[in-house]
Amino acid sequence: MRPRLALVPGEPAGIGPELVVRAAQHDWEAQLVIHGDAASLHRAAGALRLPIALHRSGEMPTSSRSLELVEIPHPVAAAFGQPEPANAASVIESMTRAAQACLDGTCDGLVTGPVHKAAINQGGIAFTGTTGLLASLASCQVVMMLANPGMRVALQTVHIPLRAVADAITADALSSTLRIVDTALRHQFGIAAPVIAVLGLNPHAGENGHLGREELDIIEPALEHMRSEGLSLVGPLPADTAFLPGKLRGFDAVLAMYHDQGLPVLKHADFANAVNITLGLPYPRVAVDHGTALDLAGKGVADPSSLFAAIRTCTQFARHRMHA
Ligand SMILES: NC(=O)C1=CN([C@@H]2O[C@H](COP(=O)(O)OP(=O)(O)OC[C@H]3O[C@@H](n4cnc5c(N)ncnc54)[C@H](O)[C@@H]3O)[C@@H](O)[C@H]2O)C=CC1
Ligand SMILES: NCC(=O)COP(=O)(O)O
Repeated sequence: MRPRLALVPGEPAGIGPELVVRAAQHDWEAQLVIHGDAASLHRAAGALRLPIALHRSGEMPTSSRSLELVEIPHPVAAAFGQPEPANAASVIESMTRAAQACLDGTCDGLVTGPVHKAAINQGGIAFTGTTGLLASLASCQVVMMLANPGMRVALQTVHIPLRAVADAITADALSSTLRIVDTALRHQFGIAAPVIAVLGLNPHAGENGHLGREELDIIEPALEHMRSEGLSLVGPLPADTAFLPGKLRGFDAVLAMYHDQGLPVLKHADFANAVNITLGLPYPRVAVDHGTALDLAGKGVADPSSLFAAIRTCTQFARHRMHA
């Protein structure tokens, strides 16, 4: 049986709707169930001069490529490149309804397009990212991991100010993250004995305490504790050399201490084919690695590779879970 994946286009003024239109031109090994606004999809299809056929859940499809739609209309038709804060609530509702479909088993996995965090906050909804929203809807702890064909990078802290990062790195937080990453590598990715590299926080991983003490006081003791639980951990490693190709080959994942310690490396290496995976949820969620690209919206030049990789990766995870 083909898994049913809830697919959310995301911010209507960005490239999300047109990437969904591009996805609609292909056959997939999953059934895509769009949770979003029909008008933005038709408008994106018009801009790209591509067809899109949609049918509401329960209706008969009119063509073999017609996609099922759970309609969540946006109140304002935002111009390409100009997010409307008035659409914040419907953007969040589309994510929430899709997540609920995965929680109640109507869908087997979730694929999301990019959302504009500032527009959502301007719309009066405090929001630091979809990952946090999904964690709170599922009442569980999660970890953000980005992956491309060459590397997997998990994040210890995500969307917080750099000033707050050091205080957020605690032994408990590290242990929880490492358990989630190790479990996901084993059960979601099928790696029997995963090796996780853990980066230090400070330059040169603290240089024996002379450039910062977080490695000695917090990270090393936490790694020792997790090794005693059976995890295979390397580190804390100096971040500047941990991604050298010869080193990276020995790791199944790298845990970075903060967003911009790990993601620039991964996005530089292969932006097009990277995806954002939420580990720890009771269902698979895979998102594009890029943002709303407001500068490209409606022009037909945005690269759909990350969305396609997200659909393929989520299909794989959903299949694996259905068989398990
Ligand atoms: N998955 C998500 O929901 C994500 C959302 N964002 C949000 O997106 C908004 C804009 O973020 P930015 O930092 O500007 O990052 P961005 O990824 O939207 O854009 C960065 C650069 O990459 C280009 N780009 C992005 N996607 C592309 C694609 N598919 N094909 C070709 N070029 C592409 C853009 O044109 C721009 O030059 C922010 O609100 C941010 O929070 C950012 C990353 C992920
Ligand atoms: N940098 C990743 C990003 O912004 C996407 O976050 P989320 O909305 O998937 O939590």
